[in-house]
Amino acid sequence: MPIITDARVIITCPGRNFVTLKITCDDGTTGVGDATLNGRELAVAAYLSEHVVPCLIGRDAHRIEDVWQYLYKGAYWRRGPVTMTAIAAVDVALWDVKGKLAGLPVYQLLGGASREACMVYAHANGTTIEDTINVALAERDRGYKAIRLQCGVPGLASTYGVAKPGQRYEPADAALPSESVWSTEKYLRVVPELFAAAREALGPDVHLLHDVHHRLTPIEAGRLGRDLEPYRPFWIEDPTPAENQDAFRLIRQHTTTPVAVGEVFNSIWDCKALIENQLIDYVRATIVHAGGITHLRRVAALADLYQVRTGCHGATDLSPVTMAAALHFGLSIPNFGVQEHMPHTAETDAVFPHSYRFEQGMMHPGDAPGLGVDVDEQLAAGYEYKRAYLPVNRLEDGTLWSW
Ligand SMILES: O=C(O)[C@@H](O)[C@@H](O)[C@H](O)[C@H](O)CO
Ligand SMILES: [Mg+2]
Repeated sequence: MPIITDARVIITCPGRNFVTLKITCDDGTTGVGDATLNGRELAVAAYLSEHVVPCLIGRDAHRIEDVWQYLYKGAYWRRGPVTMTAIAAVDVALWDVKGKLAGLPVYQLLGGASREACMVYAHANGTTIEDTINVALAERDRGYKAIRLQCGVPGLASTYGVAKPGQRYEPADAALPSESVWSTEKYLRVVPELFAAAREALGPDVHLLHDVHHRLTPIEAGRLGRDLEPYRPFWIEDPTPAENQDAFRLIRQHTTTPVAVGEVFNSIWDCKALIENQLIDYVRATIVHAGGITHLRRVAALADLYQVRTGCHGATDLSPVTMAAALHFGLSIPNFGVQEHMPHTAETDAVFPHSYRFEQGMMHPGDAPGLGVDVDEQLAAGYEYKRAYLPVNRLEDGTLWSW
């Protein structure tokens, strides 16, 4: 049996911060897991190096479920984004090791392929509706069948999801949280106009998505969902903060627009009521923040009972290790919906060489044994960690609001 002899936390910043756990076994087999929590990277790095790694040395790397239970129940303090991201990193690295030792890609260990490839969605954002539509047309021409639309709000200097002019979109943009002013009224006026223009320009077949990003109250979300119905959105995402899962009943009472939620979830308990009461249509919990492949399989299995599909988070602050793991996971489960795809920069791709590929709006993890991704430690060492925070929102009267 493969014994864990080393586990290293690798922090690198090729344009943005990533934290990676690399596990090595006594026969030299290695596995990698993403441990990146945007804006709180060092919290997870310390949790791993100070509290998890000492418990891993000497363990049987094949015993993935036992290690998961040991780290989850053994910590006593259960759940939370830091803990579950750390557990996820160990879990994914052990699935990588197991695949390499079996000579099989991880999706084959998860039951094999349930589809030829995974449909992915692109991001189209712009300061104006016109700019956003132009980007969406270009992404459609690249082959994407699904496109997320985010545009600026007239009267607001900046808003979630829209890059600064001429820059790549990277929300963690400052050594202290930058502050944006938010107006729900101004926002609710522009999104239906955006969707009307997008449906007109892109035609009936392209799936159109939108990320509300937790910024509406439940009734406002119901209003937005109803206003967008003529344009048939694929989903509205994070329509309202999801701590109160019951609040989603109010959205369901007012609209048939599909709802996606969960990128900030870190365990099945965050979405159990939403799924069992059919209050959502897609669950966005991810491998890196919700306890790894082992736990997300449980979320997907519960969701499948209620015809809820996956729509995993896949922003650039999730490393290529998570992208690879998400594609193995998405290829294998029966209720895959769609996978978010924000291509990383060439710098990041060089640090994380991988075998997943994009073709005509679909992605496949490749058939390399394990995850088919690694971290180039020499390259990684050349990019020093740089503290960066996500922004905060304030209403026009100064009230702190969801960003
Ligand atoms: O759906 C999405 O991709 C967003 O919600 C993310 O960009 C999110 O804002 C970042 O991942 C936060 O780090
Ligand atoms: Mg989102």
